[in-house]
Amino acid sequence: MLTDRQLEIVKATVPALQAHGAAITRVFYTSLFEAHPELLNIFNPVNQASGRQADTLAVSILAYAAHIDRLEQLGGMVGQIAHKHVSLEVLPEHYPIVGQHLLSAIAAVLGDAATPEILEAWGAAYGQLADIMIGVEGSMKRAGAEQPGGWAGFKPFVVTGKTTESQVITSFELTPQDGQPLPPFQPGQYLSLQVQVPGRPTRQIRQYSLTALPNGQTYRISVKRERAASAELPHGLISTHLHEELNMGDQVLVHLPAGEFVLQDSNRPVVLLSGGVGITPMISLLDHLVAKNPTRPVLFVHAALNREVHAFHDHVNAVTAAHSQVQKQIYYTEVGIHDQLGVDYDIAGLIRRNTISPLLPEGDAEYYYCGPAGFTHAVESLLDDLKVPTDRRFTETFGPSRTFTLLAADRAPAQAHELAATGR
Ligand SMILES: NC(=O)C1=CN([C@@H]2O[C@H](COP(=O)(O)OP(=O)(O)OC[C@H]3O[C@@H](n4cnc5c(N)ncnc54)[C@H](O)[C@@H]3O)[C@@H](O)[C@H]2O)C=CC1
Repeated sequence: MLTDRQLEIVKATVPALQAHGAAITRVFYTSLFEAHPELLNIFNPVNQASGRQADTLAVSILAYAAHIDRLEQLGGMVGQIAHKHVSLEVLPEHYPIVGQHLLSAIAAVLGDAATPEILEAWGAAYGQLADIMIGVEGSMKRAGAEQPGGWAGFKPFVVTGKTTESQVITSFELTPQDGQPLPPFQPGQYLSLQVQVPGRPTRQIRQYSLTALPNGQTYRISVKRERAASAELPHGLISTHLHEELNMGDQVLVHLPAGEFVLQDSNRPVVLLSGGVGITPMISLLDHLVAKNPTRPVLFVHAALNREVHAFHDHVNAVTAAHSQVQKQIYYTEVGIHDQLGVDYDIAGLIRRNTISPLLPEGDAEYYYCGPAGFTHAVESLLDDLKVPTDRRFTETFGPSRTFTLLAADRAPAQAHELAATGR
């Protein structure tokens, strides 16, 4: 428990961390991985090299410090991080290691400004956050392992299907090697795979959206083959390995499904907006909606470069044709010479208010969106224009989230119960 003085100190140091937060976390990761190279396996090296992981930690720490006297408002952030941590097998014993390196990094970057009293206050604050996270993650792990068909950690699965969805996206059907029935999951969630690429020192863990509904026997994920941006940024190492080397009959290690990008329990109309590979979680959401809520209007909007990279084209057409509750609108930005307007796509160009507006369902629709950063920003300004309140917007970020700054009071009330329930 922090003293009042420590609470004051932590809040007062937010501006200093704001100024130096990214530098602190960069120093932190460097010293952490020097001392504990084994922890590299749970971090995507691309996110390390690009600084994205460091930025995410900095944003999370700042959000935490800013809310230190109103922790119930951090429920959304805690839930998102806990899902990621559980699926990455972050363990309670990792927290003191991280705490030690974080405090040393704060001391190193802030220099004399980091007095013993400040460091002690941050030590206490970090300890409190660690206790919250360990509590939430522990209950999630227990619930996962104890459910029928559940398991702890990673379990061997076999590839029983491999389907090309587009020039860049491939689906893998995975069946548990032990033949046990599989627990259900919520549409919109993802699976973690642990993969050993030959020649690399550690196994790597990656998350991929589930793209078929729960059936008790198999899971299906869909993976975009990422391209290397440069030799220093080994982007696409795992996805290329999966596309090229993971074949029928091969084994892969799989963690229980996780993730909080799931449908709200409501009957509101739904707008699903995806860009590129952001279509993957939308496929499960769409399939679930038509199977379970036949009266709920759904608008499916997808933006792709062109037909060659447009995954699930036929599937979405078939669902739209079979269910009058669904309307769709497809945007292509780099229309191919064989692409047909009205057949393959509806609009050439980027998603825009005047083109989407005529199709928007009446009433207080919920908006679910996922896509590359530019797409996400475009959708967010569209939703701002349409005055859609934040409690009807839901998004998924692949990789470390940059959205924690959005968490605050207006996004978190429902999830605050989660935090309260952990008895922090
Ligand atoms: N939520 C997330 O974190 C997601 C991240 N990504 C990342 O983004 C990268 C690119 O994904 P791809 O599937 O190759 O997408 P892409 O580059 O093929 O773009 C798909 C579509 O998104 C739209 N879009 C892109 N930039 C836009 C902008 N500035 N304004 C408005 N619309 C825009 C365009 O309509 C484009 O056709 C991936 O490598 C992936 O790592 C992709 C999807 C989801």
